[in-house]
Amino acid sequence: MFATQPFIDIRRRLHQIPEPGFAEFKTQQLLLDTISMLPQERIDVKTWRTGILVKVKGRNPSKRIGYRADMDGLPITEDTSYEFRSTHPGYMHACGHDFHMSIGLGVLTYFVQYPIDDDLIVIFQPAEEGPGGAKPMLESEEFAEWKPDCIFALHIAPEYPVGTIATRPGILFANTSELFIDLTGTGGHAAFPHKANDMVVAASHMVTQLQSIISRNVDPLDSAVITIGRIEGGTKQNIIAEKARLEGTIRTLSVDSMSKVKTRIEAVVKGIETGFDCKAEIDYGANYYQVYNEENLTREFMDWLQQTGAATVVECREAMTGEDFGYFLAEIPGFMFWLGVDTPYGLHHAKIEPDEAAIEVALYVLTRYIAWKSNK
Ligand SMILES: CC(=O)N[C@@H](CCC[C@H](N)C(=O)O)C(=O)O
Repeated sequence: MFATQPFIDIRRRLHQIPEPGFAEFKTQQLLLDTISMLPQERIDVKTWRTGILVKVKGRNPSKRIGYRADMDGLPITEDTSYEFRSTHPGYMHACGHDFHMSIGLGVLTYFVQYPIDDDLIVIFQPAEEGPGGAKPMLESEEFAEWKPDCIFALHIAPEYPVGTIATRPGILFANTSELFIDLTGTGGHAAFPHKANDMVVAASHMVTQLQSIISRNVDPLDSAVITIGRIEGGTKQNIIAEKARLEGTIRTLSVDSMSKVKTRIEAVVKGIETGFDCKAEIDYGANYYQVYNEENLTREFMDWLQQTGAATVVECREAMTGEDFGYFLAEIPGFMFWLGVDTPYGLHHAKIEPDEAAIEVALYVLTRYIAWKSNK
């Protein structure tokens, strides 16, 4: 009998300590403390920056099976009804990484108790929300030594009921690039606009022109998104702003569209520089490769779910979310799937309260599926 309540408890403890990417110090310590309470004969543990790699040794290994969980929180002020709310002001686990980690702990605990033939590598990866931990982790010696032969990950999905798993062979998540644009003009008195170059007006034009790239330059059958999530500019209501900054993200379903969108952004920014007689600088920040599920493995997993009835399986559409797990999938066969957590609030929302019953579903599915895969 494998109890899942301890992993709900750990999820709550993790929920209280959300941390930014590559600063997951308390999170790493809590995970290490929890892992240190397991019988140590069957496991090896390594740290990589704020991440952790755990090998659960198989009885007679012929391959390594990987599960990856991301670790970082988001700069959101939590507004849930939880008693176990975030104790880190302005930070919240609003993208389910507390779920992903506690499920990772559950999976490794299960296989310490019920060993399989193959080695299991559980990967706790920092900085998924940015600047991206997957790529440097993948390039590290620590990872190379235990590189899995196949790899899986899940992401909570607010829109699906508990008991439902959604995925698809092929592209699941988009290519992403962060986008930062700094504008510098000439400040001045609000009453004398002709003696200044107003960067609030320039930034406003920029936002609408950026949206026209999506509607006029990208093939409508090859989706793309530009979202400007933050604008900062000026200092006071009666002072013309000398500086403005736009912060956003670009999403495209094809690699080609990403470079096309960037070329068009550069042209729009040049036009704003000329039109508003200002200086503009673009920084693309962190870029993530698409999450592309290996077709055969994904189809096999979906068929297995259907045949065993371990969960209700839905073949979903691709989504414009990004995930640096795409870098793992570019090198290692595997897939990612959505885990239904049934909550009216979306990912990255201050009120999101995923249903914890989904932890039991994930543990049931992953432990049985990994054991089945190991026996194949
Ligand atoms: C699943 C999810 O919500 N992932 C994030 C990944 C962030 C990528 C990067 N920091 C960016 O903003 O482009 C997402 O926002 O999709």
